Amino acid sequence: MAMDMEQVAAALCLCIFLALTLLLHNRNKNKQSGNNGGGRLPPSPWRLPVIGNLHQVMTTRSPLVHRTMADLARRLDAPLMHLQLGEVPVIVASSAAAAREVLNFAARPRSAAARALRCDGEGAVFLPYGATWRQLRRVCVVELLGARRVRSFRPVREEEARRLVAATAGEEAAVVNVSERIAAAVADATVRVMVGERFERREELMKELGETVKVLAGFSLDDLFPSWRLAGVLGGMTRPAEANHRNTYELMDCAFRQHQERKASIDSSVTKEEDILDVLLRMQKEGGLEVPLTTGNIKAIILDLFSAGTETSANTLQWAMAELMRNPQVMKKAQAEIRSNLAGKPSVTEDDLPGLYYLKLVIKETLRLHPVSPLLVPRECRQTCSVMGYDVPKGTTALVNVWMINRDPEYWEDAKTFKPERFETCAVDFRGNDFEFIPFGAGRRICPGIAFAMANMEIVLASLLYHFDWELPDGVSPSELDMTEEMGLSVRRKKDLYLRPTLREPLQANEK
Ligand code: HEM
Repeated sequence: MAMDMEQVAAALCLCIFLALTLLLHNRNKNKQSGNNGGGRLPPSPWRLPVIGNLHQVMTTRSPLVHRTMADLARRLDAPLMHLQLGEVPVIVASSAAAAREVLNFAARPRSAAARALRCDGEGAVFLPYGATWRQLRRVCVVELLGARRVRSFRPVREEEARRLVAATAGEEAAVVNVSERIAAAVADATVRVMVGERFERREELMKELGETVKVLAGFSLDDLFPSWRLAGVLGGMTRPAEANHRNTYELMDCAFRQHQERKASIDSSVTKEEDILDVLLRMQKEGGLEVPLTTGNIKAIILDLFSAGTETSANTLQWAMAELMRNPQVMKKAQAEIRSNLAGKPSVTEDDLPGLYYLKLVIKETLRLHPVSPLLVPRECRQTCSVMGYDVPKGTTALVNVWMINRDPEYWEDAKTFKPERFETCAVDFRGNDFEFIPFGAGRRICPGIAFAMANMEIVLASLLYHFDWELPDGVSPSELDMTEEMGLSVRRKKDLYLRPTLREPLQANEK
């Protein structure tokens, strides 16, 4: 979760006068370990009246909130820390033990932007805990993203990976924007499995989803100061969210029309795998659900799966390629495995993937060093409760600093080094049972798209490494490669990755 620096600057200006006036008055309340009227809160850095800890979390020095929160937690030596961000109480878990407890919360806080974006019906990510969430979650886990459904999308993934290779081979000897190519391949594969075949307005959809990311990424002023109407006017996200809602839903209408026209033109005696829209429309028609599935729900689910699935997978792949360029011996080992397993085959297919053991470790190690959701997706405490022996008031937002846990020397030897081999001898996995490694979260709201994401990422990475050798352009040495992060809805590379490919294993003509 990122914080929008412009809004925060506005908030700080607005609050500073009031904060200083109240500072002396409230000084006694701002002790290292706060209290909530009787209960014992987790340790907290000192805070200012009104803005609380905003000035420490959202510094212009580092807009990367997971890093500033990690610094604060380290300074306090607090695996569970309490922060006051404007009017919002927040706890941050920075150890595996604290994460285990915090991830028992199944509710999510709902930002003003999320409410505006999903005013026509709930989707899959931001909906509050309750019967609708339980049902939509079941639909996602069982019907849309389960192993059988993911397997059924195999031809799409293989075809899109081959298209990526063919397009890159066409630019051999040129410097290629690998970030852009990966993002397009993941987006194309995802669009096709969601609404069937290519969507003629994909570019527009991706642009609007980029806007969705902007309005959702971080606390806006109307979330930080919900009781101040002025805050919403100055820096609220509701208006941009409403505009984004109109545009994305118009695009969804168009995608639905295109989908229907295609269905009408297909010979109904030919059986074709269902895409995700087919499944949802069939379920809507069949009825029998505890909470009826509305067309608003269907659009919201598809948009949520896009937002949750494309940027995360594409960013992880970009980090993987960047780490492989920084660690040539790892690249060599991964390529040797793929090339010896495939032994001259014309392209990578999913039958090859189970044998690519080291490639899977490369992806795992990328998820450890570069978790693209470094604070997971916020949870909310619905009832006052006890966490690690502290009292956590109802309505507190809970974050888990996975980025910090994934680099904690208590759990990881040589924690900052990219070393896929570490997983050869340790059974730690990312499926939500080992709390020192939870890039997909854990508990009742763990990411339901793990199988979908892994299938997409493995074939793309294997294809890039099988067909090409890669070089950094302009004499950049591996250690000089810029790895600066930038915060969106997920953490991405600040600078696109440009590389020079050399074709080693050409696609055969009929494979293009
Ligand atoms: C590398 C790829 C991905 C990463 C790192 C990732 C990570 C996450 C994380 C950290 C959460 C929050 C979990 C929690 O609160 O404990 C989440 C939730 C979610 N993810 Fe993913 N994700 C990825 C890919 C996908 C894909 C491909 C899809 C679907 C196509 C997807 C769909 C969802 C949904 C629907 C939720 C919300 C679940 C809920 O609130 O009940 N994700 N993801």
